[in-house]
Amino acid sequence: MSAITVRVPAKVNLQLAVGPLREDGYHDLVNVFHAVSIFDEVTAAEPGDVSAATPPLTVRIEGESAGEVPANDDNLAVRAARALAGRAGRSYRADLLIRKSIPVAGGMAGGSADAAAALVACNELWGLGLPPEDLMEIAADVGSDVPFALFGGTAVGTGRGERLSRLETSGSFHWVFALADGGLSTPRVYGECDRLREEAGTDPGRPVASEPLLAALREGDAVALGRALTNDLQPAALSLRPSLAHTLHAGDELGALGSLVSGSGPTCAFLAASETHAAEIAAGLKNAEGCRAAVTATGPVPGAEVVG
Ligand SMILES: C[C@@](CO)(OP(=O)(O)O)[C@H](O)COP(=O)(O)OP(=O)(O)OC[C@H]1O[C@@H](n2ccc(N)nc2=O)[C@H](O)[C@@H]1O
Ligand SMILES: Nc1ncnc2c1ncn2[C@@H]1O[C@H](COP(=O)(O)OP(=O)(O)O)[C@@H](O)[C@H]1O
Repeated sequence: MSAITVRVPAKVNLQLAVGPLREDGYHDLVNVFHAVSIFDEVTAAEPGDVSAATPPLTVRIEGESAGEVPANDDNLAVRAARALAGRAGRSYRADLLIRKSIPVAGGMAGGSADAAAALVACNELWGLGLPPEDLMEIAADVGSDVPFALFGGTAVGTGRGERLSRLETSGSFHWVFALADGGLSTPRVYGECDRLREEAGTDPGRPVASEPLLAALREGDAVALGRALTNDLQPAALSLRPSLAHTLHAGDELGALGSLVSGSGPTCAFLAASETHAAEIAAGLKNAEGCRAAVTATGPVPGAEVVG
């Protein structure tokens, strides 16, 4: 096989409970991940040019936001492929092509998704046959959110977010995502969260999973899920990007069952009662302050999978 294409979903965090800053610079989390139907595609191909001057791993990016993504060794897909080759103990070659639809630096883990897709694609292209457990381990070294992009569905992540347990859910949920102009840096948002807590003198304590949220997912109860959505990074994202408050308010006015900033933002997520309701909210959000575009999606969907 000379080229493998993998499709990989974006995520929204249904609960993001953030503990105190750890000594290693990370935070302990209870991170309820939910994979949604906005997909990137990563193709890993045997390189045409194998001269010594060509780097073993190359990357090209296509899509509206291609210019915002590094097309060099810093790309998370390249980093993941390099980590995989390192695990296999030799140098491998591949040309990676990323077709981006997931907003960049939008709190929807697009870079992590591409990393997960590159692991699956290169494992296949290079005939390594590594089992999912090994890919999960390599994924966690590349970034805290990468294992979930392999896993998909709905899952709770503890530790940095990399230790996953699958969650039971019923049916499908309808979402609207309000995309913003420009991104927010994840480390900066965590830093702002720490700063706001210090300023207010609050001790976050140990993060705990929300029982009402888990019950709503099990029962497929969208109304209860809408009420249970929480994100401890939201005050920090709003502090860095105050216009998001207008976006969230606009979604509430349009009758969303729940609204929150997705992860570190600035994308805002709105839960709708049905596909039609989602289309109505998306249409209404198009003129909201802080909203560049609104897209609908459903979740949960599977994690990274080979499509061609
Ligand atoms: C906030 C979340 C929510 O799912 O994602 P995004 O919304 O950005 O996509 C994640 O925690 C982001 O995960 P990911 O983007 O993989 O982070 P990493 O590369 O592992 O870490 C980047 C930086 O984020 C901070 N970080 C990350 C995870 C964590 N549990 N605590 C942290 O403090 C650290 O400053 C770290 O240096
Ligand atoms: N394949 C990639 N896709 C998107 N961003 C990438 C990729 N590789 C590296 N990056 C860098 O990672 C940063 C975070 O991107 P992304 O994962 O899209 O956001 P978030 O962490 O908010 O979910 C971007 O600013 C970009 O510079």
